[in-house]
Amino acid sequence: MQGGLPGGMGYLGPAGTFTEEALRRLDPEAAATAWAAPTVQATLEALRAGTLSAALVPFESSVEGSVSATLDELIRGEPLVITGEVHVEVQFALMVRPGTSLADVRRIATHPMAQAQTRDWVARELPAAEVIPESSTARAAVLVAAEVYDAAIAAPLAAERHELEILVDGIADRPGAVTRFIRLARPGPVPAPTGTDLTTVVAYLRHNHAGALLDLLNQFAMRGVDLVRLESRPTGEALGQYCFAIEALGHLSEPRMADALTGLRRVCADVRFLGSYPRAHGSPTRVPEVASARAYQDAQGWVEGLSWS
Ligand SMILES: O=C(O)C(=O)Cc1ccccc1
Repeated sequence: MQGGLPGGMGYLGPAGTFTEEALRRLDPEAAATAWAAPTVQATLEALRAGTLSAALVPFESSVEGSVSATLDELIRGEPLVITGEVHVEVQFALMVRPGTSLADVRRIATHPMAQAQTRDWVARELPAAEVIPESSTARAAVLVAAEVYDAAIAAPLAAERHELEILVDGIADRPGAVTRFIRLARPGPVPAPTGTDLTTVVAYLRHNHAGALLDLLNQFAMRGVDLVRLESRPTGEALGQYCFAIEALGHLSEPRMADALTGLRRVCADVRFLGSYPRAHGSPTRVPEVASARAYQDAQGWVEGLSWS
């Protein structure tokens, strides 16, 4: 496989993507030999096939929301689990082949997430330009170097890697946007709890009835588990059929989380566990006293001490 070691790490490439930048922060050693995959799908296919042991892909942005290519792969494909995350404050630059001026820029290539976050700048500064989506920002840079497009919107790192010149830097409509990247693996041992963990699942409701979503949410609320993200996605089976990606503060090893997931499994037609892993940021999760491991242990001891016939 191009570059990269079989059995190693893969990421959304080519060289110079924001994902590469994220991998350098998460695991600099793995980044040095990692495989730069052409698309998110190709990365996850290689992981599922066993060619890679782990993969890093973009998951969501503070401005654009979910990366549906990644979420849908996790919902619909062979099961994979999240084992870690990293947040990167991204910075977009407009880059060209040396010698191209702003007035020459007609066709700009970039990744849809970067397109969404620079839309106002492009409309204001290059109103006649066409923006073409590519599988990554660095792929767009490669295609500029190959003279397919006039310019790319990508990370400054991509200009360095592909010998382009930065015409304008810092072109994001909202500075300070953060992108979240996730490390994926095939299902296996869950990373040990750290006290600052996140658990991700996908839930499929049993049937649509009044309060079905409330039943689902209640499983977490009544066990003192804080939800930080809820996202509906089409199941792909029929119009109007959705599943829910849920992210909650806490780890599978905590009784309140295990209890919430047990309840969730009871009220849902299916639940896919997508992992418990350390959060990139945030303070240790505060657990209400009534939902603490100690409270669970005491209550369980009490029930076990009751006799019945
Ligand atoms: O295309 C890339 O460079 C990626 O890593 C995906 C992406 C695109 C835009 C913002 C953050 C991540």
